[in-house]
Amino acid sequence: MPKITTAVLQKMKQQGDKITMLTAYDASFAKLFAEQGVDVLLIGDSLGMVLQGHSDTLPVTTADIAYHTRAVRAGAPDAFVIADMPFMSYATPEQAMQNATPLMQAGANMVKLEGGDFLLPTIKALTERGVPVCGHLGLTPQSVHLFGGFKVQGKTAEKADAMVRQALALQEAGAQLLVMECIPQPLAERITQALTIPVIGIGAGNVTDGQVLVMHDLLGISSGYIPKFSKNYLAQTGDIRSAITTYVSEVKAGIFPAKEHSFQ
Ligand SMILES: Nc1nc(=O)c2c([nH]1)NC[C@@H]1CN(c3ccc(C(=O)N[C@@H](CCC(=O)O)C(=O)O)cc3)CN21
Ligand SMILES: CC(C)C(=O)C(=O)O
Ligand SMILES: [Mg+2]
Repeated sequence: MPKITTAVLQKMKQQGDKITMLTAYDASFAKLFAEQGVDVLLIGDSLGMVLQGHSDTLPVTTADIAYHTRAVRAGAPDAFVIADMPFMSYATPEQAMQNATPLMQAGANMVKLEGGDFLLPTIKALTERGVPVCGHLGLTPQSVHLFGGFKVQGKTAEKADAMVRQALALQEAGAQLLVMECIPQPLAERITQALTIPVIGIGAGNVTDGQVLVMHDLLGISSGYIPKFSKNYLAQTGDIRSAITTYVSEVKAGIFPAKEHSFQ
């Protein structure tokens, strides 16, 4: 397998080769995921929920993400690694530059930021300084208190149009990848077709250029509520390595996510 870079991800979109992404928080899983062919590893701030046990992602710090990024990088030296920037660590371009530094130094290849228009100067500032950026629109979990829960976004025609416009603006500002979370599949299709950069979906249907899942959902070990868009691959395979290769092959073939994992 060739080493993944932003250029390779771009080429995968052009060739219609689906991108597989999975969260990873430690060296052992990172190594296993990379060995089983997962294209991109994400140190998600979901670690606040699945590792730390909080009910949302807000308590996570930049130091937490840096710690887990170092572990993932140690386990998977050649993987393409994205680190989430935590809640309020990128409220201004200056804060974003300051807090992206330890994440890149911990081994990240790219940082991911949640939000739309307010991020445009921040994305420009980061990319001009050599920090690749992944955007994140739709259900942005750091805004859970604004949304009043983890709810599907972009359900009205006005909200959908605004999201398409924001996705284009993030790309124009320099974002090289975009995660779309919990949106109706037709909107995900519109955005994927409108953008030249790869779009990675979670709860957005099988129409995006790739998929991401939280590893604990794929292994069926998430505590409490398991989102509709996730699939327990360990239950169907009985072995962690097979669970990962099945996830990878189902994403590559467009089998996952199926209708029951998507919002219409
Ligand atoms: N284990 C885990 N999996 C995730 O995907 C995840 C996390 N944790 N933590 C950070 C965020 C939070 N996420 C979530 C959490 C819950 C829903 C959820 O309950 N969704 C409802 C949709 C409700 C509606 O119809 O509006 C669902 O039925 O899936 C969605 C995303 C996604 N991320
Ligand atoms: C669910 C993914 C996209 C994420 O942002 C995370 O794991 O924190
Ligand atoms: Mg996140």
